[in-house]
Amino acid sequence: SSLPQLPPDPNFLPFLGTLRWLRQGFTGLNIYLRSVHHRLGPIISLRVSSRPAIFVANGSLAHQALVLNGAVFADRPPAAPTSKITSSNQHVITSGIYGATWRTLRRNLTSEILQPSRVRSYSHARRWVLEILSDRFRKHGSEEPIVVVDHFHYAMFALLALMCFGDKLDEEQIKEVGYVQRRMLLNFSRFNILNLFPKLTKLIYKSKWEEFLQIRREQEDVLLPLIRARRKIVQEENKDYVQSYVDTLLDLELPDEKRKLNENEIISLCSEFLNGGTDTTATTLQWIMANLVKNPEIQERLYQEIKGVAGEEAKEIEEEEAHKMPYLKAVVLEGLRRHPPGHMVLPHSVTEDTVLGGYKIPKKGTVNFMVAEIGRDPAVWDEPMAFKPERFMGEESVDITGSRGIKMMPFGAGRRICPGIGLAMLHLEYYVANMVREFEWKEVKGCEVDLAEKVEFTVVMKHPLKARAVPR
Ligand code: HEM
Repeated sequence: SSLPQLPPDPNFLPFLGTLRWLRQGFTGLNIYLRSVHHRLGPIISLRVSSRPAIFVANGSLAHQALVLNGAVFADRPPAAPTSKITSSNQHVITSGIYGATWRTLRRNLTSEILQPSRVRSYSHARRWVLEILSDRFRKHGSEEPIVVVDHFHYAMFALLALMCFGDKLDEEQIKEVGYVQRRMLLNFSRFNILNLFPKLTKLIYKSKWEEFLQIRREQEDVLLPLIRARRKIVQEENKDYVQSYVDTLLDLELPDEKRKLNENEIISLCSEFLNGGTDTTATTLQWIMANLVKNPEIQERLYQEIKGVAGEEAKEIEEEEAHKMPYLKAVVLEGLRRHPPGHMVLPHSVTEDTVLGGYKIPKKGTVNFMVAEIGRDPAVWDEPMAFKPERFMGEESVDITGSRGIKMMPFGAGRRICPGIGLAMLHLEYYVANMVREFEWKEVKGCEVDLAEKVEFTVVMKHPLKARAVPR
């Protein structure tokens, strides 16, 4: 028998395909890939550079790769030139090579910051941010349309910034951190061109390179003083404070290099923490609220559940109460299925040549898993494009970590699964519940909800939701 071949490639002349989607940008790439999958099946490859890029659009194949053959698929490709700088040479979790350094950094985040009792110690921050949100919405009055996503961005930045730098930040500092982080994020795809034939583009796009480095420097200027201030607090006060992410990084030792992290690496890790949990969650909140505005009967059923659990007079839904609300959970899951903020997980790479779905996956290949396609697969989901939380109300619950099988994977699956999954679910449930408890969200005449998508950093609403918040 012959050795397995690479997955089918739609392009007779591979380079032409690459040029086509470079011209169309990320939105174009998504549409192009979807059409290729329809023609050639759930696993395809594109020759982009010397490394073939493989795309997997099927939950069962994703499960075989990421869960059943997890160790082999847990690596990341080498960082492109711009990410080399933002990741301090892959000394962060998201782009870390599968090995001891990545494991140390990831374990530090999950066991020091994202474990349940530490997450509980930040509940005052969530309540504070909820008050800020409600104040802002109430100030608008029930007639004036609110562009909700701007407020969600601020709210999520505030939460993550407090967890990152400690709970003594004020609103001005939070705004400043939000500004430098968002500037990097929104320019991310513009700078991508610098990663194509880097030696050449560094010359041709000299000013773009300088602009990129300038944005990184501004980020350093804002984050470094916060990191140094924290070092002082840890050294001086020693007990009377809630531990922050930066605190855990100050003492951490890299296992291979046997040294502590330098300041540049700490900046990259903080930046990763802030970005990982803000844009993703704010985007998802917006999609969920859009569907609640578009479907008042779903919003009403949710409100009835909230009232039933918390009581008519409750002023705030406590975090623990959210666990007693199965319909709330179903609404959030349906939001993540129908509108995953990332249409693909971060690129994976394999540690050795391997086989998937009968095709060869070469060691230097990049493997991309198509989250949106998987969650909208008509062979798995009935009416996949409809927003129906009821589908999650049956006896058989969907396992969102995918360990027993993958029907949707908004957080990825396997060894690289999003470590923030618990925190993200908490934020989504807590804010959706409280916003629906306090206000009835209504469509604005002339600005009807439009579910069209646009690729920004995440996949966002092309026409951001504008809605009225009528106090209940
Ligand atoms: C709705 C919210 C979120 C979604 C949909 C989401 C989704 C994802 C996805 C798809 C991945 C890539 C998985 C892979 O490559 O296989 C990922 C990785 C990651 N996420 Fe999240 N995420 C969310 C919130 C968060 C939060 C709140 C944090 C941190 C506080 C976080 C931190 C990370 C980190 C550090 C990684 C890299 C993991 C690794 O490479 O080992 N995310 N996330």
